[in-house]
Amino acid sequence: MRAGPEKLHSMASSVILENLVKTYNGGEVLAVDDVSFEVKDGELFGLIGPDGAGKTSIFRILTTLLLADKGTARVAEYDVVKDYRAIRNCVGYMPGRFSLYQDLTIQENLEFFATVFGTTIQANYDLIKDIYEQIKPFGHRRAGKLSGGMKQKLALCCALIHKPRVLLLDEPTTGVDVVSRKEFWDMLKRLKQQGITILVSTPYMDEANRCERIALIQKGRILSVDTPQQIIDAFPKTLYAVRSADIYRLLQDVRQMEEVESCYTFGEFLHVTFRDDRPDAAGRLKDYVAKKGHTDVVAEKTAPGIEDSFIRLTNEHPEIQEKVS
Ligand SMILES: Nc1ncnc2c1ncn2[C@@H]1O[C@H](COP(=O)(O)OP(=O)(O)OP(=O)(O)O)[C@@H](O)[C@H]1O
Repeated sequence: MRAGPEKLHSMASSVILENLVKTYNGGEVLAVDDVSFEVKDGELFGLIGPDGAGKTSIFRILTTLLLADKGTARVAEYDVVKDYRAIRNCVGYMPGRFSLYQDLTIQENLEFFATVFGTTIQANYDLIKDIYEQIKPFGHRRAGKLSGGMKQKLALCCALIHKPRVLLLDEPTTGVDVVSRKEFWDMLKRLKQQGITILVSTPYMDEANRCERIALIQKGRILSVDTPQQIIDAFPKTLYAVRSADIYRLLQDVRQMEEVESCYTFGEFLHVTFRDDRPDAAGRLKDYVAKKGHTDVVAEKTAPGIEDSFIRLTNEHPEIQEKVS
């Protein structure tokens, strides 16, 4: 019989995934496709990808709620299969879909989660204080009657109530207003400063810069793991932003230009790269679209962002392309 959970020593990573595979429907749906990455102790790490990329499946494996088909994962030095009880005690989990008891008040929800973990609100008050004080004035309001931002703060308090070493937050900012999203990331920064390791997922590419390192995920595959800046710096081409009065026709026209390598809509602009980086590309692009009868044309160099890197990396993986089509 095992004496207790097996601790692995001298590791500098709080979360380790090795070649994880998860399928559904008897292997028909490949949700997590050979995923490996590590979250270092004390790191604020983002798992970034669109709906259906496999983020929730990964979180459910890490929180011991789902078994992987293949591969291994360790959280806070414990194996997710063998040591599931130990993991549940040292991990704080905020699932994507709202997990609070809607009919209980703020106070009751917190007390409930504290009791489940054999602790009290007072015992860990220092950790939740900053966040709790923002929702405390509404302490007697039922969770179901709170705004998205307040629900999110309460869910974070509940995930923190047992002083976890590792926080696993699955899309905590989805469907939350811009101000609350910003406040939430500020809270995560403060929790990181208190030594908590945080793995957070988001479909919002603009939140990548809030993380120290990120993994970009698409169709179950990891496209890249690095700091947001290094991922952006690895963008290999000069990027141009172009627009005209008729953006839809512009997209079709620019895509037909022979030298164009990639062209996709990006807000009110198209983002364009060329097969060869030539210094006169912006001028040539302007001339080309003017000849096609476009008016109010703007064409200029622009700095790539995480989303541009994401699109490029997706296009560079033919196996993902096949699955998309
Ligand atoms: N229980 C299930 N049965 C069948 N397919 C599933 C199941 N759960 C997830 N999937 C599929 O697995 C893939 C990955 O889903 P997953 O929920 O892990 O991704 P996600 O990135 O969290 O996206 P979302 O934000 O939409 O939940 C998707 O194609 C999804 O439809």
